[in-house]
Amino acid sequence: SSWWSQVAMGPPDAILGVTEAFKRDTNPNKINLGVGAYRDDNGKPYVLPSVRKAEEKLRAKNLDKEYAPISGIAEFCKAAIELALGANSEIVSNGLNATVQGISGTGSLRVGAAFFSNFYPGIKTVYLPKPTWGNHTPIFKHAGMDVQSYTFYDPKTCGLDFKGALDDINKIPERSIILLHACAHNPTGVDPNLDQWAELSSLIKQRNLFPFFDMAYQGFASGDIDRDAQAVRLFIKEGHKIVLAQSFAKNMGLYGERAGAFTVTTESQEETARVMSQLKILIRALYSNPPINGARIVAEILTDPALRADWLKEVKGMADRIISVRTKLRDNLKKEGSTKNWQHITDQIGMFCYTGMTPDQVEKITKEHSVFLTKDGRISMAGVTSKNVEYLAHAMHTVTK
Ligand SMILES: Cc1ncc(COP(=O)(O)O)c(CN[C@](O)(C(=O)O)[C@@H](O)C(=O)O)c1O
Repeated sequence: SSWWSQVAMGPPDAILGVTEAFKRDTNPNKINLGVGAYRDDNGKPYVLPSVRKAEEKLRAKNLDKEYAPISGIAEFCKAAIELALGANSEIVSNGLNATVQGISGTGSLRVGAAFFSNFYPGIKTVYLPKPTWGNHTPIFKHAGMDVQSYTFYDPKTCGLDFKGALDDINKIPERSIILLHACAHNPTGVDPNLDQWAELSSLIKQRNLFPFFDMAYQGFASGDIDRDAQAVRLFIKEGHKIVLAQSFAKNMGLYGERAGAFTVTTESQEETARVMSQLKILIRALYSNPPINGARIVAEILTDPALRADWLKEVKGMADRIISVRTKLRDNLKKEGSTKNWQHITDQIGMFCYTGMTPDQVEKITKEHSVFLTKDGRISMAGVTSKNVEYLAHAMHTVTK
């Protein structure tokens, strides 16, 4: 018999599998609200004009195709961490950051997980918000970390269960790791406000926990890159050592280019050098060195003042469209005669809306209305347009009334 006869058929990915099912559906009104990828108001993928301009500039440079350094393109790494921490960050100016290029957000999280698995002196358990992005658990488990969870979301209000979060965090064993979504929490769209972040910062310090930030949506959540980075910058200001995974998939629309970064903040330049050396050894064995194209585009945009200004407008434009379609969806649900409280649709922020639809309602809305979304009732607001919002509101009202 075959060597592989014992290989079982695995389930489709909970998120990316939705798109596969959507593609198979023949209903002309079908709507894909699965994967967190931005679409314009015509439902089409959006390549940012600043990205096209950066590509033209790069084309003219006729760059070679040599390997990037194991740690990635240095200009990209510097621009990425400066975007996160701010242009006048003391961490960056004092060289207290070990920043490597990662294969988008997922690869940056994975390199980070490998680093903790090999070097973290505390408890190698990562506490994830409940719920969290479906891929967080496998990423950390593949690296040999344990995962646990802490209360984050309140299904009664479709909002933050702040007291529940504090109570749970207060019980996390000291020197454990806590994963925090910097902005635009996936899948709930629920973010702590600045005061709540301040309370989380002091409790996490008091409990001696290590903050692992995942920032996959900087600029895409509120439309303001500084506002979306406020939690990360607050923790730095409060003296936490952090690690940070960044993605440019959404805020620059570079999904398939796989541009991301992983940063460890350090005590000294000497420690930065030691940490960098070990990150490079891990990366060398994982994929040797990262893809050059996406990182070059990001570096071009972030370091060219004109392109950077264009990009800031474009990312705000994406965020604004999402915010406006949230209001449209809520208004149309009211027009449909829904008596449910849909306040959370406009209270939540970022790519996703955690609708509160049950798995049965999700199954119904997909089967009977060809609206595709993940089983947890999460919808990617980017898939909602002024053309399909009425159809969606009708379908949501029909299955939830
Ligand atoms: C919180 C979070 N962190 C990291 C990533 C990694 O993204 P990338 O590797 O492409 O940079 C995502 C993407 N999550 C999705 O938008 C989503 O939840 O639909 C989707 O891209 C995915 O891969 O699942 C995310 O939502």
